[in-house]
Amino acid sequence: MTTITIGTRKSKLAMWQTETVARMLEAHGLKTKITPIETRGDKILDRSIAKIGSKGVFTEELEEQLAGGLTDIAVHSAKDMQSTLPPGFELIAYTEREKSHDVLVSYQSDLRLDGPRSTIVVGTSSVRRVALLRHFYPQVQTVPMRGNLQTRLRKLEDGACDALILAFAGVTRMGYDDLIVHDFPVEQFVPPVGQGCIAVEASQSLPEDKRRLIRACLNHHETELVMRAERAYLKTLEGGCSIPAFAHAALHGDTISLTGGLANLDGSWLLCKTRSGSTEDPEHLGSSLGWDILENNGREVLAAIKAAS
Ligand SMILES: NCc1[nH]cc(CCC(=O)O)c1CC(=O)O
Repeated sequence: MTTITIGTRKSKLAMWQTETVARMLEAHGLKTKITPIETRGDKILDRSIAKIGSKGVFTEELEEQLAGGLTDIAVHSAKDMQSTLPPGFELIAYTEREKSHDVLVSYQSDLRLDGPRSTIVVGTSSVRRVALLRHFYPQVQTVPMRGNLQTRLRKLEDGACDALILAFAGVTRMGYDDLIVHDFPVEQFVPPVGQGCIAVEASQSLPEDKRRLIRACLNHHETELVMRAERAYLKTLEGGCSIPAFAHAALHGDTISLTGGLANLDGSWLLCKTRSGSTEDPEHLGSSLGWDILENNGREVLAAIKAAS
């Protein structure tokens, strides 16, 4: 019987996602073996990801395992993946996407972003979430907050802030739906590329028959189309999670609608556009939106962000 060996980060969310993938493979009669490891992104918790300053902080160690043949696949949150993978690696499957919006989570069930209290303090270390909050909710204050979901919720409980902004996908997978006090609409508070989606990475040296088998068990075609459009957008901006870029694609028949844009760090400038394109060429749709944003001040804004960090 064929065994698929799977690399993953150790966090509870990463393990939940990896076990979901393992169950799907097993449902098709395959055996699985999971080897969890800690990545640099998990170990360094006192700095924002943007400040750790290297690409692939959550993925490098998993890629070493793939390259060495220790694992067949690595399971990731698609949003943690760089827009351009290191040479020799590829994303071979995406599982069906969970809802991709951000939520506000708090132990104060009556907390409102636009409520009577003049200032509430929101914990997040995401440059995108900070910029969007500054832009749409200027009265809200933010404090840096890193660590896995459980760590952040403990800090919230200890009173480090009034609320956290998190991906709905992670919140629901970890069973914290009861703490959600606000759902941010994707049309306005646009999620980052890939949010809510599990991506499966492999080395290009993985034998073709195994690759095909894994894809047949795991890949969700519609999710793959929207992910290709979103990731092409991010690639055109040459971006990762250290820039306040965002994009969300949805499928309508054989048309993909892609909403995406960019903000500066303090949210005083924000550009967001929507374009549609054929499912025949999701990359073209993503890159044409990217060029549109770059040519409308995006290039200057990106240069200023890089100079500041
Ligand atoms: N940055 C960490 C991370 N990577 C993926 C998720 C959530 C799950 C997903 O987006 O698929 C989270 C937590 C969060 O941002 O709230």
